[in-house]
Parts: sequence; structure tokens; C-alpha cells
Amino acid sequence: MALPKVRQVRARVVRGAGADYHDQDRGHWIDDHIATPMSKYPEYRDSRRSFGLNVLGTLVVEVEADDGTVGFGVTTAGEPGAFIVERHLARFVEGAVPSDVERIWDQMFHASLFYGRKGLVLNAISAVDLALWDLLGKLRDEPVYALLGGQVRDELTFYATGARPDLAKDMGFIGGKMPLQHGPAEGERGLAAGVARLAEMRERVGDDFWLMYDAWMSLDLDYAVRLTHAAHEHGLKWIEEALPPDDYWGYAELRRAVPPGMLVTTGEHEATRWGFRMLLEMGCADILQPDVNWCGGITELIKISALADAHGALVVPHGSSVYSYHFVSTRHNSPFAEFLMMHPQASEVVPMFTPLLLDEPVPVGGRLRLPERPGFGVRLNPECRLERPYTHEETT
Ligand SMILES: C[C@H](O)[C@H](O)CC(=O)C(=O)O
Ligand SMILES: [Mg+2]
Repeated sequence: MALPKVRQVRARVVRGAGADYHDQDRGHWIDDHIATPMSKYPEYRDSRRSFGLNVLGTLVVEVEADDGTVGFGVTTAGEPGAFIVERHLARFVEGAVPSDVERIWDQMFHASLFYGRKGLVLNAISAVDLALWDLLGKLRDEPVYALLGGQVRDELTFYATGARPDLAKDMGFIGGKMPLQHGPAEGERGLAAGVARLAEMRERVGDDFWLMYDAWMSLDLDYAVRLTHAAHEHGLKWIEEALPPDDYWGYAELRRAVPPGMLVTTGEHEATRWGFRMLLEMGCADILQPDVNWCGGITELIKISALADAHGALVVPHGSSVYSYHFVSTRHNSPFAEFLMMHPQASEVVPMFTPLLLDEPVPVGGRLRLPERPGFGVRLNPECRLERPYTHEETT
């Protein structure tokens, strides 16, 4: 059956949570004194909003086919991303057959190489790509996981990211990842506080529950090595994003230096098969954590995952809710998934992209069977006010 072509691409933006999940009110655990690369400046230490982590907002890309079917994808690129989609990328999508994801991706990537390669541009490309996969699923009346070759397990299992692994354990998750709160600028006392918090959490959860620390790019190699060795006796399972994403050499060194059995993970701020090739060939991580909303979308994640598999590495994507779940359920080297606790106190399971999406499935008892709805199986909440700051019809 011939598929209808893409008639129109629209890039919309919205503020307040959604795909820009850091865009939360003050007092939310995700903004509460978390170690970052900006923590060396005391005035930016207490809140990530203070240095602009929530400045972009959510970008929603819609692709509408000739028959009126609409697919959509989301990312964090906000208004600058909307400009890139409307004024640049849309030309490679409109008039194309939605199943031509490879050619469309290649054209978007190569046409934006002169200012792209990573970051915002790859966020925007990801949202377009996800919108196409969603559209394709809707046109073929199949979930995205079926388009990807089918599920390799019936249920997903999750670890939870948030401030309260002890509560996550009670909710049935297999582990809990906490944000590290103090980095090198807060000296030995900060390091001791991080170890003490882990020790206290270990007391609460017992020995058989995974505990991890997410350092969100905030450490240096020396600090990371000292932290991991001090954390070893409290059973730290992995140290995540210990170093800035460009320090491939530091990650390789860290992986050699951590205590036996402790894992090094990273990749949520990396993009494309070439970025992940660096991580893999330099031996930077045991688990790669691409974010499908940021790394290039499903079309690129397929390649990243295959490359990782050939290197014996696991891929456990960062956040991204249904966009990750559809992928994870189809891959042998993605044995579990992340669930980001978006409740302000991390004390309840709420949909990760709330309030933007309707029908967003959440784990119950730490497990989830994906619904069989077509595409990614979610809808945009009509109560969210989406703006369309740019159009492109007159400029291409
Ligand atoms: C909790 C982390 O600082 C960040 O907000 C989310 C993240 O990196 C992750 O879920 O992984
Ligand atoms: Mg992380």
C-alpha cells in the first residue's frame, strides 16, 4: 500500500515540564542543590534553574500526512529548535514518504553539519525523526516497537531516578539513582556528605537493591576516583556522567580506576553514532545512556545500539519515557529502562512528561507492558498551550 506523503511540518513550543523535564517549580528535588559543572560558582550552586537549565522549554514537532494523519515527537530544544525545524529541516521532510527515515535523517544531518553535529541541532533532528516514526506507526496501525522488529521481552523493568531510592524500592523498582549533590568545589566535606548520604540510603534499602549516583558532568577525575572508592563499601553500583562529555580520555581512565565491579555509565549528552563510537572505542563506559530525544532519534539510536552490542556494551537510554520504552523493549542489549521520578518529592510515580502527554504509560510495581496503540501510543494534551513561533511556508 502506498503511504501518503508528508504535507506539513509544524514546530511548536510549550513551557512548564513536558520534554524539558528540568522546567519545574522551585523546591522540586530535580533542582535542589545538585552538583553541576556550574557548582564552582557559589551563586549557581543551589539551583540548576539559576544558571538556566530550564531556559529552552519543550519543542513539539508535528508531521502531517496528505490523509490528515499526524505524528509528533518531542525534545527540549524549545524556540531555537523550532526555528531550526521550520526554517531549515522542514524542507527535507515535506513531500517525502514517511517511511524514508534513513534518507530524511541523512539529509537533515548533513545539511546542518556546518552548525550542528550535537546539542540543539541534534535535539531538533531527534524530534523530527520521532515524529516520523510516530506517523509511520499510525499509518501502518502498528506500535513503534513492532516497526523496530518486535519486542524481545513482554515487560519492561525499571530503575528509578530521584531523591528517594528507599521509596522507589517500596514501589517495586530494581534500583534507585540519586543525584550527587556536592562536587569538587565543596571540598572534602562535600565528598564526605555524598558518601554519608549513600551510606544512609543503603541502611534504608538493604543490600539487595541497586544504588547509583548521577554526577551530571560535575566532577574531575581525581574526585571521581576518590568518591567511587569511598562509595564502594556502601555498594554503589555505578557512577554516572562523572566527567564533562568531551573528556573521553578521563572516562577511559576512570573506568580503569574504579573499584572492581563498579560500573561507569555515560552518554546522555552525547549524540550520533560517531559520538558513541568515541565512547566505545576508547573504553569509556560499561553502560551507554543515549537519550533518544537528543541523540538523533530512533533512526540514530538503532545504529548506536548495534555498535554498542558489537562492543559488548549495554544501552540503557536516558529518560525519554515512551520514546525510550518502545526501543528498549526491542533490544537484547537493553535489559532494563530508566524511570525519571517527576513527582516533586519523588514519592509517587507520575508520567514523566506530564502534563504534555496523554495516555503516557508508567511502571506499576516497577514493571510495564507497553500498550499496543499505534505509533508511540501517546497524545498531546489539548490543555497545554502550544505556540508556533515560526513558520516556513514563505521562506523555503
Ligand atoms: C538527576 C540528574 O541530575 C538529571 O536531572 C537527570 C539525569 O541525568 C538522569 O536521569 O540520568
Ligand atoms: Mg544522568
